[in-house]
Amino acid sequence: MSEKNLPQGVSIVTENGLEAVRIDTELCTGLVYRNGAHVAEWTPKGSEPVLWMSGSSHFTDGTAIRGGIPLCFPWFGPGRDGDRTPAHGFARLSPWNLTSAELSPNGLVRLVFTLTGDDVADLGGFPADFEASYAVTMGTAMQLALTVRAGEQPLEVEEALHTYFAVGDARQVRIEGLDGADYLDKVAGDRRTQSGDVTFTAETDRVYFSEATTRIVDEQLGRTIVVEKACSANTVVWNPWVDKSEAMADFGDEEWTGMCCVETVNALGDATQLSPGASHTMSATISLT
Ligand SMILES: O=P(O)(O)OC[C@H]1O[C@@H](O)[C@H](O)[C@@H](O)[C@@H]1O
Repeated sequence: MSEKNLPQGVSIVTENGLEAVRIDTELCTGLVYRNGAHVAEWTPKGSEPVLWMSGSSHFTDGTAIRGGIPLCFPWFGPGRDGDRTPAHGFARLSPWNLTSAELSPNGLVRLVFTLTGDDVADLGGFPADFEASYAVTMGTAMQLALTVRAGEQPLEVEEALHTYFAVGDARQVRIEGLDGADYLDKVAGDRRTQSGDVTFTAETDRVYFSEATTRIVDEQLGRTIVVEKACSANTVVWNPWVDKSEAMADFGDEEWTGMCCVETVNALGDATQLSPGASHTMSATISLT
């Protein structure tokens, strides 16, 4: 898209050496990198940033950005069978195309990014004739909608809006909405059932089998982040804690206290099955109360 077609409040910028779309309206500020269609910032006016970004992130085309919202597709982590690379799929490493940018009369900015097989350097065996489109709508709330359409072959798709939230202290927040949900505990390597709210007391890496709305209650920052989902069968909750943070090159050793991931996901046995020509949309709406 050329600069002259952009609505007021939307501009193409270079940020950390990468091409990005900056949003600055009466309702919010935001930033989306073209690499991975990666939402790195969404801050409603008068609020603290909702998304967390690592001070140690890499910013290189074709490399994952640490923080914000990596878009994981067409597999999650190493995939259902545990043997796929790159981790979390090629979408977060690929150059998405900005195909539409609109400002609505009520002040919402809606950006649409698209990705096809032609944009991907290494498909890792995934069929090339898919089409993915990602609509990011920012105002006082943010809506994210990932649509995938199959070409001539059936597709199996895992997908995640791998959202890193900024919190006052991960050890003090609680996540409501998952009480009673079954989950895969990837740290312990077994299946469990959630009892009460989720809190962080150690490395946490869980795939919840739940479509429910979650609420991150953060008394230190005096706010609650609400994540409402549609067509997402899983919520992944992740905090790397001490040792894993130290082991990651693009994650500061002490940064884990200021973040937690609550991710909108379809993965493992809940991977989306698409017949030829069919499409599917998974979405999340994030707001503050
Ligand atoms: O380091 P990456 O590839 O961005 O992944 C970060 C984490 O992402 C989470 O979603 C996974 O459940 C974790 O297992 C993983 O460690």
